[in-house]
Amino acid sequence: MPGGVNSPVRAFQAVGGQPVFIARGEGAWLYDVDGNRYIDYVGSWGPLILGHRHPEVIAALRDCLETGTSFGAPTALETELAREIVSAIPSVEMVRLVNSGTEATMSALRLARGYTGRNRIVKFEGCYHGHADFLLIKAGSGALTLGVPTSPGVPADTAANTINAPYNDPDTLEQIFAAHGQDIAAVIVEPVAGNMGVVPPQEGFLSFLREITRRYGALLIFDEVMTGFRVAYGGAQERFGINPDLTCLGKIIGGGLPVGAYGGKREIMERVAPAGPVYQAGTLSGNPLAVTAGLATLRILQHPGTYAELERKSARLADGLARAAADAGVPVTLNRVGAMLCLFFTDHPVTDYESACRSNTARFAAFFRTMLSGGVYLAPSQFEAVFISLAHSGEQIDRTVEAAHKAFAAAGRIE
Ligand SMILES: N[C@H](C=O)CCC(=O)O
Repeated sequence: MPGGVNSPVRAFQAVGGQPVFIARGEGAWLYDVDGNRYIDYVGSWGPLILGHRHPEVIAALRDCLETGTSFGAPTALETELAREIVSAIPSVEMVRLVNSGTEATMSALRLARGYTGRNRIVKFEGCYHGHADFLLIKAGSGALTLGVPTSPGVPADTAANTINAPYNDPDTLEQIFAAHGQDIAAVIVEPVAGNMGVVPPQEGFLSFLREITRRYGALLIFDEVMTGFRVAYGGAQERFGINPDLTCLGKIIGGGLPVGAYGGKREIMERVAPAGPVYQAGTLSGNPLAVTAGLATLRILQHPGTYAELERKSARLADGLARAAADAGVPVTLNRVGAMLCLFFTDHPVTDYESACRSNTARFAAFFRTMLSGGVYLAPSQFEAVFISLAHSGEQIDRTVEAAHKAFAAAGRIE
């Protein structure tokens, strides 16, 4: 396997050393093949908002397994998940299930182009929307971590239709629309950028996106693969009160199994085949096991008080980390939205790709390694989020903060 991994972010290239090989997970604990255990803040890169092996998810999966693994034909289960998504996500009236976040964004953009008859799209520097050719340009996540934000293999004429804009910068976007507005099919955005670390939208940024796309007849697409059912049950669009035209989902709606979805206004979604001419398909789409794990997860998230609890746990962790950094005299900027947060090793505010890239990555690497040896498993990259789950206990959070005291001291020894 290239680099020994099946997705680049799993390699420890940016932090040094070899990846940990995982044997199993339980709640917020991860166990490696050597018998070490870690408090897990990766949560399989976001889906495991309930922690590992939640008993209700496992029981539902066991029952489902008895019925078969895949049918390639409609099932009641996928209809149930579709209904759940439509009732939860404010702007979604119809939805199509796919197998990953990449498929969701790729398909939503094809639909936007098919619907508007325009070719160009706008994305934001440092946002990551999966690995489709036309989205791997100035991208975040592993591409940014490994120093290939614009990947070789993306044809120049494909890249020419993607316009990159700085995140949180309405003026530049206004100029882009003034120059190319009639050719722009869609603006795609992570409403909370979670792939260049965590970068929240500044006051008014999302409403500006809503307004300018309407003004020019382009579609607004929220990539809520990470934020959907995480920063609120109805995602960032519920939290910030902005309705996009199309929404992409993944991660939590599959409860740890491979899934994705895109949805939005009925008038637009009815252009998707076979209702309309925009083609998109998938042998395993709506897979019963993935849908079952997703539904079981969403049912638990619906319990009253869930998001308040996530907020409390996340605030406890964020406050503890900020205190530990201050005690060690290490300047950090901590960004948090709900149950996702990020530490940048800089004393400047981080509001976009440029400012995220000013974080001291050598300090992060020292911090990461000390946390790992202290029993805390973080994403091995400065540019990924820390995900808090309902399974994290107060005691585990306090232990994490204790480990962070040592880790900040180690980071502080690096220039
Ligand atoms: N940040 C990425 C997706 O959200 C991490 C997952 C991956 O690339 O494997």
